[in-house]
Order: sequence, then structure tokens, then C-alpha cells
Amino acid sequence: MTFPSKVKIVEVGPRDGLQNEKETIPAEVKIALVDQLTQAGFANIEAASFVSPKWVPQMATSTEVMAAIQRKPGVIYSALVPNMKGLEAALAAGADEMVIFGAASEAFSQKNINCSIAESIERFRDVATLAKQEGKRLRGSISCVFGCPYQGEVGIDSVVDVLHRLRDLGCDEIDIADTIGVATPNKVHAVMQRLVQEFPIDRLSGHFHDTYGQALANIYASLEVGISIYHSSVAGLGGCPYAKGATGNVASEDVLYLMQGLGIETGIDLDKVVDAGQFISRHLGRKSASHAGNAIAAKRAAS
Ligand SMILES: CC(C)(COP(=O)([O-])OP(=O)([O-])OC[C@H]1O[C@@H](n2cnc3c(N)ncnc32)[C@H](O)[C@@H]1OP(=O)([O-])[O-])[C@@H](O)C(=O)NCCC(=O)NCCSC(=O)C[C@@](C)(O)CC(=O)[O-]
Repeated sequence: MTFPSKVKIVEVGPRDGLQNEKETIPAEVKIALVDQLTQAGFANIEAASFVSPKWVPQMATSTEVMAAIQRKPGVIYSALVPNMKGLEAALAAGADEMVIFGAASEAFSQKNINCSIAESIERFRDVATLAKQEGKRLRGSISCVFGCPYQGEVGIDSVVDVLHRLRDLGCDEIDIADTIGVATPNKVHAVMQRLVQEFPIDRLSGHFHDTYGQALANIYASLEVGISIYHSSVAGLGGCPYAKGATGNVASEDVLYLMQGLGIETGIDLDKVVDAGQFISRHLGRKSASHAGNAIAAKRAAS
């Protein structure tokens, strides 16, 4: 078995991580978090979401955040865009990568973006065309690949169908998301093996939530298939407002510790990510959900 020698870790904490927080987080805190993550060496940070503030109030500061972050040349700052209104705001804010987000589950699509899968693809068509005309990267995200909080099982045929549709819209990268963290490694291995037949392996990513504590094992299973892009969230922040009970994304610190142990290059400074995790956890007034982050912080405190 040969693992990739290098992986790209996409930091999604400032968006996926914070979108579900009940208390409004001041824009300055989000900006400071993005800046610390930039300094830590992430090449791709999901920093904003131009969705309806009535649906996700926490993301209402996205324009402010994008305007004030200290951008490092070469780093991709991504934003979620559900429709043309979102795309126009993201273009005005200078996002580098536009993320259209659909689902493999009809029920989730309705709850999350208020339309069917087919309607969402039609809505994304103009978004994709304009994003490309503007020279932006386009990423597609597929929620509920391994299970849905509303309809339960999701068939692989639905996943492949949405993957084909996103591919045909011109997505540069496609995310395979375990929205509610129910997947286990054998299933992940089988699904990823099927999906790499349908889309270039180096442009498919694994987006795992850690609700059932399986995310690292699922990343390991994806590495076995050869997947080399993973999403994670500093301090394990997160959850989806339309997936009740789902906890955060796999913690960035834990993923980095795993990659370090496997000898896989990430280009990211784990110590700086631990600092960023402690910073945001202090602000939120709770302990970080990262095992590695807490262990490293405790070791530092003891020495
Ligand atoms: C898609 C809509 C807008 C449809 O929502 P809708 O209510 O059907 O849309 P609408 O077009 O009828 O508009 C309703 C109101 O929203 C406004 N509006 C409309 N669009 C925008 C926009 N872009 N930005 C700002 N405002 C907007 C629009 O102007 C109008 O305002 P009003 O006239 O009532 O004052 C809504 O359902 C929505 O915003 N959903 C977003 C839900 C969301 O963000 N979920 C979390 C992200 S997905 C996720 O976390 C999963 C992922 C990606 O991480 C992967 C995984 O783990 O699964």
C-alpha cells in the first residue's frame, strides 16, 4: 500500500467550524483566527460563507472578514456561494475559490438550501459559469455521502449522479462529505474507490465530521485509496446548522499529528495550529475538541 507523500489540508474552521456557534463571534476574532491559520502555513482556508443571514446568522460578517484578513500570496481563501447573490458578494469580497454546495440526499438538500437536488444544480449552473468567467476556482461539495440526518441511508448511485453533475459544471475539486460523521473505514474505502473511477483522484477531497469518533480512521481509509486532500477544523470546531446533533469537523491538529506520524508532508506548522486552536477555544470559553491540540498544550504547560 502506498500513501500519498504529500497532502493538502483545507482548513474549514472559520466557516464550517464557526457557522453553528450560537453567540455572535465578533469579526475581529474571526479575522485574527484566519490570520493565525495563514501564518501556520495552510494553503487553502475556507474563510467565509455568502449565504442568507436569516438562515445562518453567524456568517453575516463574511464581507468584513474577507476585507480585513492579511492575505498571503498563493493562499486560496474560499467562500460558500449557494446562488448568484452569494457569488456576487463573494466576488466583491475577493474570494479566490467559490464553493457550491449540494447534497446526495433530497431531504437534506431541501432543509439546507430549500430546493431539490435538480433545482440546486440548475441554480449552480449560472454561478459556475460566472465564477469561471471571473477566473475563480470552483469547488463542489456533496453533503450526506455516507448518511443523512433526515432520510438515513444514501445510495452510492445518488452520490455518483451528483458527482457527475458537479463535474459537468466544471468543478476543479469535489468534496466527499460525511456531514453527520456516521461513516466507518470499510465503507469509506469502498465509496472512495468507486468515486475515483468517476473523477480525478487528485481533485477529490475527504470532508469528515467526527460525531462518532471515526474521522481519523476514515481519513486513513481514504489515504489507502490515495486521496490527498482533506478538510479539517482547528480545535475540532463545527457542526452544520441543518444537521442536528452532528459535531465538529475532524480537528486539524489531530490530522496534522497523524500525517506527521505517517511521514506525509503537509507544509503546516502544527505548533502554530495548536496556538490558533487554544486562541479560539479561549474565546469560545470551552476546551478544544482536539486530542493532539490539548495534549501538546498540556505538555508545553508542564515544561
Ligand atoms: C440558499 C438559500 C439562500 C435559499 O433560501 P431561500 O429562502 O429559498 O431563498 P430566496 O432566494 O427566496 O431568498 C430569501 C431571502 O434570503 C436572501 N438571500 C438569498 N440568497 C442570499 C445570499 N446568498 N446572501 C444573502 N442573502 C440572501 C434574499 O435576498 C431574501 O431576503 P429577503 O427578501 O427575505 O430579505 C438559503 O437556503 C441559505 O442561505 N442556505 C444556506 C444554508 C447553509 O449555509 N448551510 C450550512 C452550509 S452547508 C454545510 O455546512 C455542509 C458542508 C459544506 O460543510 C459539507 C458537509 O459537511 O456536509
